[in-house]
Amino acid sequence: MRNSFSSHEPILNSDEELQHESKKPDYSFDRVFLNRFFRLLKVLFNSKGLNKVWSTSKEARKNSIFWLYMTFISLSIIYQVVVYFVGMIPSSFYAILTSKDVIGFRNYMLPCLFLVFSAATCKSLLNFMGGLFALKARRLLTVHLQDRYIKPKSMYTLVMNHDQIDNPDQRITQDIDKFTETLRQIVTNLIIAPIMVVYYGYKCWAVTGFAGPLLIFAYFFLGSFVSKKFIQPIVNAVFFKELQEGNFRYLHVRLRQYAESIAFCDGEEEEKIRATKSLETLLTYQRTIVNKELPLKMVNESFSYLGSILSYMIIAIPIFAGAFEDKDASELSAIISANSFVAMYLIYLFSTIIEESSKLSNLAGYTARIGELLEALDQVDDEIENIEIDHPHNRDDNQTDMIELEDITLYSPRSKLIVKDLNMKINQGDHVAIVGPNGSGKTSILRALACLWPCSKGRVHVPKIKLGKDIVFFPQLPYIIDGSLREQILYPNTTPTTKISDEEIVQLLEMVRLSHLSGLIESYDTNYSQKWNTLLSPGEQQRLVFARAFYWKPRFAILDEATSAMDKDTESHLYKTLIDLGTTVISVSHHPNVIEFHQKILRLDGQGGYSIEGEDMMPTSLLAV
Ligand SMILES: Nc1ncnc2c1ncn2[C@@H]1O[C@H](COP(=O)(O)OP(=O)(O)OP(=O)(O)O)[C@@H](O)[C@H]1O
Repeated sequence: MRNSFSSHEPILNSDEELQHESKKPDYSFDRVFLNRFFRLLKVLFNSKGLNKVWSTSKEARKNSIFWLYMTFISLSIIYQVVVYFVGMIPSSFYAILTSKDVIGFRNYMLPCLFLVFSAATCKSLLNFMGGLFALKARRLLTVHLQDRYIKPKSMYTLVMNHDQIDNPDQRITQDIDKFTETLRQIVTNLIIAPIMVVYYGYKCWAVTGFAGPLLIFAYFFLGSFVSKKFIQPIVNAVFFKELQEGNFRYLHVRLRQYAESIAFCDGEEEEKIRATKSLETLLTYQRTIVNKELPLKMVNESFSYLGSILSYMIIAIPIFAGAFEDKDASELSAIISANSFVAMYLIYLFSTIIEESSKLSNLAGYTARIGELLEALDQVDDEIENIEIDHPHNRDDNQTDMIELEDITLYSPRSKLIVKDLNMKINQGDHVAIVGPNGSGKTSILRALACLWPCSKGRVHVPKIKLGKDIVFFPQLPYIIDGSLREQILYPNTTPTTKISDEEIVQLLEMVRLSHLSGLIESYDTNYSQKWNTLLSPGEQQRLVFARAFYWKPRFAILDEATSAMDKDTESHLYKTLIDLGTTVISVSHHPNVIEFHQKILRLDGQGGYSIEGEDMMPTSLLAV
């Protein structure tokens, strides 16, 4: 069987990486970024298609970030007002001190302390609200992507057929987190700054006329233009760095997963070389980002420092033009202090916007990764919908007791012919073995039965599946969930109310010859998470999956070499028990011991041809085993 590892990019060394680079798509700060970004914002502000984003209903407050965002923005505005008054404190002190006004000084202390305390409180609250904002944004985006990814057939189709989407898991678990964190850092500045720019621009104009704001605007546009040139290449590097992060992490997950196999093969040295190579590739991208951020930082810092000189140039205009001729020295110093604060703050706001650009490059990189996954999921939805229209699987209640393959022709996704014009009826009690050489397409026939692969011709009639209980699939590698023994047996438990008593568990463990498991675990409800792999051998894991089937008593069981790791005696015992429970089995196997439980044999030749043996034999349920 093929596994999902194929969807991951090969690990390249740095030279190969650079050659590879020219073929990669280009990610930058462009229209595609804006479209993807607005799509993500739509999820945040209107995640469940609410009629009005500003709705105050409980549901709207839960599924939209609108009100949290409004509170955040209101607080930011209050903070800016407080900052303005705090900024005016020095100029008031100049006036009081130069006029030696003791009473005025004493009276001014209290409002001064109040302002400072208010500024500190607002800033801390803003930080807190920012944390809440990032948290909620992460939840909304992750839930949205998970809902679209973890649903019937989507995950399988994306992982198997969309090789261009590397590490979807990393995009959901990490890239969203980084996206929301970066968004939180820039959101206040980018939203508040334009409002403040208008206000401080007006204030500046009142003192200096048009010259002041004009100079500052020209300075801002020059700064933005220059820094945009430096952002562009960073967006791309961020995207590919994240890709390599995913590959590196995946390599380590595999090391943990296959620790025993690697130890048996003495493969540690080889694995170390591969891990180091992957790390080197990742660090090459990280280094590229660090390198490219240097000139960007230099531009931004230069614009920040130049800003303070510019603020004095601006206030110099009315002074040299003789606008304050009638003022004495103390009045003039207060005016200079107040107005240079206004000009400086205006420049600071613009510099902040320019500085945020380095974060914008990260944001654009994460946006590309999340947006690309969403687009691939759109494509997957279309593919699934088209498959259902073009190649419908009949799941009608009239066909209750029969699976039928009606004149089907099946190809693999890489267009390899699996079987041509296959006709076969599987009635209740017709146990069918599918045999053939490796790669002949035995598992692929099961994929067609599970509706994972469409047939290019013909129809598959499958009895309507009720809560995953009428047909049970047993893969060769048993799927052991991250949960307790009770949950293992109930899986896939589509109704949370389904219960299983301790007595039933004991009975099922006896049936699958795993009674000793009760002594190994603390309780049937203890979550052993990843430890199941060390608690149970592969053969025991396969037996545990049979316990599920014995609990659900399905009408059909489809087994893909599901007893390959079991001893012969247990294998026979489990097959006999399953058949005695009234389940019809369809098995892929190479073992004569298994094949003898089946009435019909579907033999594939690997070239698209097939034969069916034993069509007229007695149902095997009647054979004594
Ligand atoms: N996801 C996939 N994408 C493209 N081709 C695939 C995919 N999965 C399987 N194939 C191809 O389909 C063919 C049949 O594969 P399948 O797994 O059905 O063989 P099999 O008879 O079950 O093999 P084995 O006995 O080794 O388990 C193989 O040539 C394989 O390369």
